[in-house]
Parts: sequence; structure tokens; C-alpha cells
Amino acid sequence: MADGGGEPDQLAGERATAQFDVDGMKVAWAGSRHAVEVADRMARLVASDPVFRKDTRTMLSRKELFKDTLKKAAHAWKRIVELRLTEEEANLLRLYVDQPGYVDLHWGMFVPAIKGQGTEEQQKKWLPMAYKFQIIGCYAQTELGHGSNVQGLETTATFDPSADEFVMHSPTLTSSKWWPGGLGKASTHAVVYARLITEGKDYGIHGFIVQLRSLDDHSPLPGVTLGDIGGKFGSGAYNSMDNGVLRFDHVRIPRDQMLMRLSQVTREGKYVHSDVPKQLLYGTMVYVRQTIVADASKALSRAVCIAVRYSAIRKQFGSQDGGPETQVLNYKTQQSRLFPLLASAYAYRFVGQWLKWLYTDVTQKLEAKDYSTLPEAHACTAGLKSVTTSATADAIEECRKLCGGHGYLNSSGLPELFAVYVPACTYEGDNVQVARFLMKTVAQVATGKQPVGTIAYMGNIQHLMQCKSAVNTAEDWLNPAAIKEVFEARALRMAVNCAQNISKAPSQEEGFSELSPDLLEAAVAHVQLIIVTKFIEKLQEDIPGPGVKEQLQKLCSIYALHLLHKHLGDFLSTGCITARQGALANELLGKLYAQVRPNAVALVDAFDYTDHYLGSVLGRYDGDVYPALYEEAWKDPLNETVVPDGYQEHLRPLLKQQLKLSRL
Ligand SMILES: CCCCCCCCCCCCCC(=O)SCCNC(=O)CCNC(=O)[C@H](O)C(C)(C)COP(=O)(O)OP(=O)(O)OC[C@H]1O[C@@H](n2cnc3c(N)ncnc32)[C@H](O)[C@@H]1OP(=O)(O)O
Ligand SMILES: Cc1cc2nc3c(=O)[nH]c(=O)nc-3n(C[C@H](O)[C@H](O)[C@H](O)COP(=O)(O)OP(=O)(O)OC[C@H]3O[C@@H](n4cnc5c(N)ncnc54)[C@H](O)[C@@H]3O)c2cc1C
Repeated sequence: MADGGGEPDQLAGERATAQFDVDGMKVAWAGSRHAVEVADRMARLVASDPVFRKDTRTMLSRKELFKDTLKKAAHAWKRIVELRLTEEEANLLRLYVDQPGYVDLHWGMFVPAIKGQGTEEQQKKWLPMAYKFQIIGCYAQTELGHGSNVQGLETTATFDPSADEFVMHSPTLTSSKWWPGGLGKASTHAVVYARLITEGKDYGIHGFIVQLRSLDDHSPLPGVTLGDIGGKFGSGAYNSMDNGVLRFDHVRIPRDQMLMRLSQVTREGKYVHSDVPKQLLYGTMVYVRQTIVADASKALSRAVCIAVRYSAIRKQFGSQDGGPETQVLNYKTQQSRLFPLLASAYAYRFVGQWLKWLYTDVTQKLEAKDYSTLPEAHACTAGLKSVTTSATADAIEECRKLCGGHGYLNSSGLPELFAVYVPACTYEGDNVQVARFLMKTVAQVATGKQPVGTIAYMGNIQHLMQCKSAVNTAEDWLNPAAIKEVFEARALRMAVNCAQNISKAPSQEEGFSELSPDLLEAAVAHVQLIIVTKFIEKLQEDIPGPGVKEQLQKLCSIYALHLLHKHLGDFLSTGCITARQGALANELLGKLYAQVRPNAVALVDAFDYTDHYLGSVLGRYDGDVYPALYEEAWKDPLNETVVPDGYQEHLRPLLKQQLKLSRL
């Protein structure tokens, strides 16, 4: 036992009760033995490097934090070059550095935008400079007045044939670019989205590569106004990022800096559109949404890891005679709040892996000029992004509450994790754009067209519109086919209800507008079905390691059945299940929580996170929580002096005055 009542042995005991092979689970989580090995190596590399320390990050001022971010980014790059890391290793190293910064946008959006929308020639010119960090880029789309409505952007790029140049201009205050990460202080270049005007005609939004700062002294180029948009939610957290404002005053760029894969402007100023669908303009968003889904499982698993380990250490009540109190992880309420989140972390991990595959597949098809799967890729990435980010943000906050008072301390890691994570719900759009795609599919099914991919189930409309679940005992819910059927029936019936109600509206647009809350719920039902289905499909793979598949089967059931319990109204109102079947699902959930209990700590160990990456005294691997909490408190700047600054000016006079008053 550690000094002061911390109980490291407690976690060793928890680990000993695991009924599965943790190494095998690490492989299932990471995707392959190779992925475990690389992630482990990169995590340890970061954890052992003092430059990457982050334990006092929440105590830094904004300026100090930003400088620290620049230092870490430069050091990370130095290590990547020195060690000749592969792209996979470099991405992991940046992940474990765990500090949002301009590099995220440089690699995550600037480079992909040029790759996706630039011609071969443009890629040859710009990518080598970006790969070597000779230029730093960001993605400047959103404006002060317009974010979600991309077609409403106001920045103009007017072609001047006399000079063979575009003139970039911000005509109004609301056209100021506002939010792009890395823009405020770090970027030298941006992919800027602006209205293309040539021969007096507005051709809508297009992308342009624009240099913003001098490569000699980093000062803004003539006509360019730049700055940071100000402090954001939470201490530390996303304030390491220089989200920026940008205004153009008739800034000229050469014609060949328009990204011309989708459409071109000729030397004479003629607008030419290629055979590439115009939606590819949004391709960078599809890419980044796919990475955001993968990130959801990382953020959620971190929070869950902290909450599970701490719940195994923390004890409250249960002893009337001075004996040991009960671990809070043993309380059924704690389990019923925490284990669905544990299951969700695994569910998001697997759906994220599948989405990455889907994105790669679509990209290969696009290269072969097959654009048929683009709408599905858009619907899946936008839908999964929206559902997984909002559930993850809620889950991190739930984990904070599950850690009681100590969860509110910065040293728990949870406040910062929440503050860093929560904007993921907003950036890249918060609307479930999948609803329009569903309505189109319902219309196509009515004409006899057979849907494929994630909407293939809609082709089974005859059965799904009238089927009744055959579940008769709680254990019947363990059958994946029983779960899949009710999730499919619920999603389809909600979509068909919406389509029928839209058809009664005076116009389709009015119907869409009036029914948008219902459409959103139908979209969520469809997205949840995708996540459940991908989890079930994962279980059909060969998953080596004693007991690994069995644990995943339990987590899959918990994930699906907790959704069923939470959205019982949907399942009942669409007639997919009866109230009794709903009660049986709940009964099984209770049994599954009891079965997961002895495995809980090992299931979070399988995420393979270092203490550095977790950044939480509550989630420490050794469970030695109390001494660490105590020690952390003394690091606070407020504890640098015993008597606080301000005592002489503000406390002493007050106390003296109280003394005088009491003598009166
Ligand atoms: C190293 C890696 C690290 C990475 C870490 C990154 C860190 C991240 C840090 C933070 C980074 C934050 C960075 C940031 O935040 S960057 C800024 C992100 N901004 C947004 O996300 C804006 C959100 N708004 C939208 O997405 C709008 O709804 C759009 C633009 C789509 C409206 O559009 P529009 O006004 O035109 O209306 P429409 O709805 O009629 O659509 C028209 C048609 O287009 C199809 N369609 C729509 N969209 C797509 C699509 N994407 N792919 C393929 N197709 C698409 C659509 O189905 C329809 O098809 P059809 O019905 O006609 O057939
Ligand atoms: C931390 C952070 C980083 C960002 N990084 C970048 C970046 O690098 N580059 C960049 O270009 N942008 C960036 N953004 C901007 C981001 O993409 C936008 O904030 C986002 O697209 C939402 O747009 P908005 O802020 O205009 O919200 P709004 O669209 O104004 O949303 C306000 C509310 O209106 C609702 N709403 C909007 N339209 C509709 C509709 N049609 N139907 C129903 N409801 C609707 C929304 O759901 C929301 O509830 C970033 C934002 C944040 C917070």
C-alpha cells in the first residue's frame, strides 16, 4: 500500500481477474500486431522526452502556451527527420504529443486540399515545399458571417486577364475569414475558399492557394490583415491553437494558384468545368471527417480509461464496522453509466477503422473516374462525424462526473480533455447531412432500385416494414441477428415515416424544413445502425487470443442494447419491439455489466495508453492516485507562496477592519 491510503495493489488485483488475453485485445483495438508495436514505440518516445512534458500546461498563460506549442511542433519535426520516421510513425508521434497546433491543419487539411483539388502540376509544385515545412499551410473556408452555409461565403477572387492574376478581396466585415486553425500566427500560406468571378460572372466557391506571410520575416504581405481571434473555452486546451482572422484588400495571386483539378480559368478568362463532380470541392471535408471519427474513439477511450481505473481505486460507503469500503466500480449505477461508454469506445474504434477503409476505397474509385460511391461516403462521414462527436463530448463530461469531485481538478485530465474535444461537435459541421441521402434512397427503393453498401438494408423493405421481433427471453438479445433486425426496422420505418410526411407537404423543400427535427432523428437511427452493424461484422472476423472475442461480444451487446434502452421510444413507437422485449433487453444489460465488471480494468489497459498521454493523476497505470493528487496540488502557482499575493492590499485591510468592527 502506498503512503496515505493510495492502493496501487488494487489495480494489480483487478488485472488478475481479467478473463481474456490483454495483448490479444491490444491487437484487436489497434488493428494489427504491427499497429500495436508502432503505437507503443511512438508513445514511449514522446513520454520519455522532457520537451513533450505537459503536466503544467493548464497553468500557462496563452502566450506561454502558444510558444510551448511552437516549441513542441518544431521538436517533433526534428525528431521525425532525425529518426527518419515513416508517415505512420510521424502521425502517431504527433498524436501522442497531444497538443493541438498549426501542424494539425497543415497535414490534416492544407496538404489534403492540394492533393484532392490540385492538378498534377500544382501538386508537384506545392506538395514538396509543404512536406519539408518550407511553407506552412491552413484551410481558410469559414467566414465571420458564414460557416455551415459554404455557398454563402463572400470573399471574392476576381480574374484580371490583363495581368493573368486573381484579385482576392474581402468586401465586407462578415467576409473576414474567421476560425481557420494555424491562420492566426503560424501559417505562411492558406487554401482560401472564395467566389470565383470571371468575365463578369460569379461561378461560386473555389479553392485558391494564397501566400499570407513573408518567408523572410513572417510579416503579413501587403493587403493582408491577419490575427488571432482570441481566447477559447477552458484553460490550456484548444488555446494552443491560433485560430485566426484574415482580410484581403485587393491581393493579387497568379492565375495558376487557383486549384484547378475540378475546373479551370483559361488565360483569356474563360471558365471551364471538367467532368469531375463539383462536390469534390468538399472532398477535404470528407477526408477530415473520417479522421475526426477515428479521433472520437481516442478521446472517449482516454476518458473511459481514467474513469474505470479511478472507479476501481475509489471507495465509498459499504462498511458499518470499520472494514473496507466498497469500490465505486461495484455500484450498479456506476456500471450502468460507465460500461456503455466503454463499449462505445470500442464501437467507435471499429467503425472508425471501417470508415478509413471506405475512404480509401472511394479515393481509389475516384482516381479511376468512378464517382458512384461519393454520395454514400459523404453521408457516412458527415453522419458518423456528427453522432460520434456529440456522444463523445457528452461521455467525457459523464466520466468527469463519475470521478466525483476529483474529476473537476485539472490534474484529473478530464476538464482539459473535454475543453479540447468539445469543438469537434461544431467544426466540420454539426448537421446530420445524411437525412437527404436517406430520403433519396427511400424514393429510389420505391421505384425498385436495389440499394447497396450501408443502405442495402433498405432494399429489404417488405420484411422490415412489418416484421416483429421474435425475442422471447433476455438471452435472445445476445443473438446479433435479433439486434440487427430491430435496428434496421427502426431506421427504415423512421425514414419512411419522414418520406411519407414530406410527400404531404405543399413542396418538398417545405416538407424538409418542417420535418427537419424528425429527419435528424431518422438520420441518427441510421448512423447508429451503421455503428452496430460494423461492430457485429468485426466479430465475424478471426480475432485471436483467449477470451478476446467473448469480451468483444459482450461489449457489442452492451453497445446495442444500451442504445435500445436509451431510444426505447423509437423502437416502441415504430412497433419494432414490445414493451416486454424492451424490459428483457434491460434485464440482459444488467447481467452483462456484471460479466464485464472483473474485466473492466484490463479492457481499458488494452488501449495501451502511457501515463503521459492520459495526463491524469486519477487514471495512472499504477493506481497510486492519492499521493499524486496531493503532490500535484503543490505545483499550482498559487502555492508558490504561503501567504498569497494581494494579502497586503486586499485581505489584511479587510481583516483589520473586521477586527475594529468587532470591538465596537
Ligand atoms: C494528420 C491528420 C490530423 C487531422 C486532424 C484534423 C484536426 C481537425 C481540426 C479542426 C478542423 C476543422 C476544420 C473546419 O472546420 S473546415 C470548415 C468546415 N466547414 C463545414 O463543415 C461546413 C459545413 N457545411 C456543409 O458541409 C454544407 O452542408 C455543405 C457545404 C455540404 C452544403 O453544400 P451546398 O450548399 O452545396 O448544399 P447541398 O447540401 O445542397 O449539397 C449539394 C450536393 O453536394 C453533396 N455534398 C455535400 N457535401 C458533400 C461532400 N462533402 N462530399 C460529397 N458530396 C457532398 C450533397 O449531398 C448534395 O448532393 P446532391 O443531393 O445534389 O446529389
Ligand atoms: C475550434 C474550431 C476550429 C475550426 N477550424 C476551422 C478551420 O481550420 N477552417 C475553417 O474554415 N473553419 C474552421 N472552423 C469553423 C467551423 O467549421 C464552423 O464553426 C462550423 O462549420 C459551423 O459553422 P458556424 O460556426 O457558422 O455555425 P452556424 O452555422 O452559424 O451554426 C449555428 C447554429 O445554427 C444551426 N444551423 C446552421 N445551419 C442550419 C441549417 N441549415 N439547418 C438547421 N440548423 C442550422 C447549427 O446547427 C448551429 O446550431 C473551426 C471552428 C472551431 C470551433
